[in-house]
Amino acid sequence: MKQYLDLCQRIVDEGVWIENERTNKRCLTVVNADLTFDVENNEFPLITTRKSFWKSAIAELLGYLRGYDNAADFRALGTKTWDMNANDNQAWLNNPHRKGTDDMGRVYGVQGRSWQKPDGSTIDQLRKIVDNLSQGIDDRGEILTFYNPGEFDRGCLRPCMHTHTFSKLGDTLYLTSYQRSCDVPLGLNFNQIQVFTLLALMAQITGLKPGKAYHKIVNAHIYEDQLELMRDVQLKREPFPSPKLIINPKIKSLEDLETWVTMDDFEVVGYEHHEPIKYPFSV
Ligand SMILES: Nc1nc(=O)c2c([nH]1)NC[C@@H]1CN(c3ccc(C(=O)N[C@@H](CCC(=O)O)C(=O)O)cc3)CN21
Ligand SMILES: O=c1ccn([C@H]2C[C@H](O)[C@@H](COP(=O)(O)O)O2)c(=O)[nH]1
Repeated sequence: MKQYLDLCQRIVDEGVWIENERTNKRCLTVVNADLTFDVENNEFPLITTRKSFWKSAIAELLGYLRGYDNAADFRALGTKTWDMNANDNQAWLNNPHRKGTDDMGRVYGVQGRSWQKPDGSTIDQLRKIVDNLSQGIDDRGEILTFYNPGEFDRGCLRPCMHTHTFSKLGDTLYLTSYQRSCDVPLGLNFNQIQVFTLLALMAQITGLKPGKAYHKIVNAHIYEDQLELMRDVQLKREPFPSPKLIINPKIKSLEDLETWVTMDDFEVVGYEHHEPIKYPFSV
């Protein structure tokens, strides 16, 4: 939690105002932030200085792992986070590749599970990583990347957290996740949950022990309409200790994640938090 608050404070103290053309808003911005999460000791990085809707964040992650391309599928899992980008973004609504209501196009998990090759066949990046790690193999290229510049015009948003690299040292699994752009009040609250949970889940289904998860952020920003709430409300609050994340131990394979897993298979214990804060969302 301290890492998160330090980053927020750093943006408030040292951030530079940058005009963002896509959203037509200014963002107070810093470059380069490194966060580390202790998955081995289950220090779940849940924000405590406001109520965090953590199930929504895990639902989003599960949707990516399943390769979803539709906001309705995300809603069925328990999160509305893609509704606005799929249905309220004029540039995407005008895009001839959009297949109708709720379509997100070839974003995130679509690239992760069915990266299109020039010959028409597809690559399942996640399947390869799970198979390798389960057999004790780390080929130093256990990389899940959603970043496909050749298909940006076929998706509603370029991926923000775009690449996850897994590393195996002995029987311990590590994760390094890269994020190009980070809405610190809203997005990071979710993204750090996702980095932590991704390592915990991948270790569980490959039979490895989770170690540390490293989260590397490039452009970290606070939108102009979020600043007051962050500076004068959230940053004035004292954090509580980290809660623990409990994952159903019956989840043992990628097929389990693809088929029967729901948000009921995740539980958080010891979550003490302050009142919710409703931050404005920029489409
Ligand atoms: N501007 C922007 N910020 C983001 O963080 C973001 C995007 N766009 N577009 C794509 C995804 C969607 N994400 C989202 C979208 C909405 C919330 C949100 O509204 N969170 C609220 C309530 C969540 C709930 O009730 O489930 C929050 O208080 O955290 C968070 C992340 C993260 N990403
Ligand atoms: O997982 C996510 C997804 C999105 N965001 C934020 C970061 C930016 O504020 C916007 C995306 O806008 P771009 O113009 O494409 O950078 O969404 C996030 O923090 N986390």
